[in-house]
Amino acid sequence: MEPMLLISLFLIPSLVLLTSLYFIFIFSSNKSQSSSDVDPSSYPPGKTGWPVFGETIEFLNTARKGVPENFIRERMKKYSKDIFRTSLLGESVAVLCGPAGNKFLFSNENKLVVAWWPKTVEKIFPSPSNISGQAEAKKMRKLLPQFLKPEALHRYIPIMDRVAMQHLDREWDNKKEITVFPLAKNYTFGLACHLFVSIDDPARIQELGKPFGDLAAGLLSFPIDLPGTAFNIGIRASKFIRNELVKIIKQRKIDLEEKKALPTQDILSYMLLAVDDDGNFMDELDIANKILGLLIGGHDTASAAITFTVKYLAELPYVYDGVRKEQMEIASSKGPGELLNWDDIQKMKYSWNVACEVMRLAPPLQGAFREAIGNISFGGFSVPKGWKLYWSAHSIHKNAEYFSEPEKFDPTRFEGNGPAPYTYIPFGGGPRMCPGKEYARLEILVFMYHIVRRYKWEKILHDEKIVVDPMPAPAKGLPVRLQSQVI
Ligand code: HEM
Repeated sequence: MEPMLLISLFLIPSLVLLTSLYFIFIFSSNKSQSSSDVDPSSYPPGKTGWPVFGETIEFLNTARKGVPENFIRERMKKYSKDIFRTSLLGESVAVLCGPAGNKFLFSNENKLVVAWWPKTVEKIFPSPSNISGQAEAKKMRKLLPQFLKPEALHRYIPIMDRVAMQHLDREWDNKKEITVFPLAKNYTFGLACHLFVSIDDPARIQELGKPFGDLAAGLLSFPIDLPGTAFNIGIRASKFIRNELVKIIKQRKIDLEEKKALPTQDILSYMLLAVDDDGNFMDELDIANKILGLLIGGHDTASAAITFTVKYLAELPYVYDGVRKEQMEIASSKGPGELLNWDDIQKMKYSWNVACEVMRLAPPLQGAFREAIGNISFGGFSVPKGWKLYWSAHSIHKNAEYFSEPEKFDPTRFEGNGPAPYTYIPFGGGPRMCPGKEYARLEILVFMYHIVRRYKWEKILHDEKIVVDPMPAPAKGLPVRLQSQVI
C-alpha cells in the first residue's frame, strides 16, 4: 500500500479521534456549571450547535472570511436584538447586543460578572504565585494608571515622535512599495519596547518580535499542546519572552542601584520601585508578566488600527486631504526640529475622528468575555451562574439604528457629542475599559502626523480580502505604492 494512503487511512482518523477526545476532555472538564435553580425555558433564545464544538467553528469561520459581524447579526435577526444564546469554546455563552446589553455588562463588573479568558489564554499566560487570573487582573488595574496617567503620557509624546521618524526613515523612505501591516506592527512593538523597557536596538526588537507573533497566534488556537501546534509554539514563546524579560529586569535592578538607570526612564523602572498596599515590592516574575501583558495588549491592536487607517486614507482622497491639511498646519506652527507635544496632539481633532471611524468599521478587538458570578436576568431572560457572557462591537458598530448609513466612512459622526452612549465601544467600557486607550491614541496620531506629511500612497491590490484572526488584517498585509511628498 502507498505510504500516503496508509497515512490517510490510519494516521488521519487517529489524529481526528485523538483531537476529538482531547477536545471532549478539555471542554467538558471546563464546562460551566449551570445552576440547577434556573429554569431552562427562561434561557435566552438561540442554539448550542454541535456537541463540544458548539458554534465555535462558525464563529471563527465568519471572522476568517472577514465578516465577523455576520455571526452576530444573523442571530440577532433570528432570535433577539438584545441577547442570544450560543456555545463557544466549550462554554455556554450569552451574547449581549446593543447599548442596553453593553451598559449592563460594563456597569456590573465584579458585581454580577467578572473577566473570563479562554483556557488557551490562561495556559499561555499562567498567573504567577498561584494568584488567580482575576486577582492578577485587579492588581494590574490598580498599577496601570500610574504608568499610563496623563503626566507619564505627556513625556512619551516626544519619544513617540522620534521613534516614528526613525521608523519611517528606516522602513518607508526611499521605498517604492511597502507592506503596511508588518511595518505597523514593527512600529508599535518597537515603541512599546522603547517606552516599557528601554530597548531601542532594531536587531534586538526584531529578535523579541518573532516570539511575540508566535505567542499571539497561540492565544486563539485550538488548545492542542503537541509539538508543532500553534498552541504549543505559543506556550514556548511565552516562556522564552518571560525569561528574556526576567534577564532585563535583573540587569535593570543593578543599573538602578548603580545609578546607571533612571527611576522614571520607563515602565519597568516604575514597576521595580512601586510598592503595593502592604508596602511590598513586586517580584521579578510578577513584573515580567505585567510587562508581557502590556506588550501583548498593545501589540496587534494599535497596529491593526494604523493599518486600516492607511487603507482608508488610500481609498478616500478627501479624507486624506483633510488629515494632511490639519497635520501640515500643526507642523507649520513648530520650530525647526521641535518635537510634538501634548498641545499639538489636542489639535489633531479631525485626524482622531478619522481614526475613530476606522475603529468603528474595523474594531481591532471584536469583543470580550465575562463570567456570570450569580444568576443574571437580562431582557426578560435568565443567564445561569457560570455561563459566559460576550459583548461584541459588531452587534452595534454597523447597526443602522445607531449609525446612519453604517457602511459609509464618515468621520463627522464623532463631532459634537459623538455617538450615543454604549454604541461605540472599540475600547470596551466600564472599569475594564482598555487602560492603554490614551497611549494608543497618541501612537496612532503621531504616526498619522508623519505619514500624511511625508507620503501619498495607493493600494497595489484593489480587492484585497480582510481576515479577522483574531485581529482584522488585510490578507496580504496591505501592500501600497509610495510617493514622497514635499514637507
Ligand atoms: C487601538 C488600540 C487598542 C484597542 C482597540 C484596545 C482595545 C481593548 C479592549 C476592547 C479591551 C478589553 C476590554 C474588556 O475586557 O472589556 C482591552 C484590554 C486591555 N488593553 Fe487595550 N486596546 C488597544 C491598545 C492597548 C495598548 C496600547 C495597551 C498597552 C499599553 C493596551 C493594554 C490593555 C490591557 C492591559 C488590557 C486588559 C485590561 C483588563 O483586563 O482589565 N491596549 N483593550
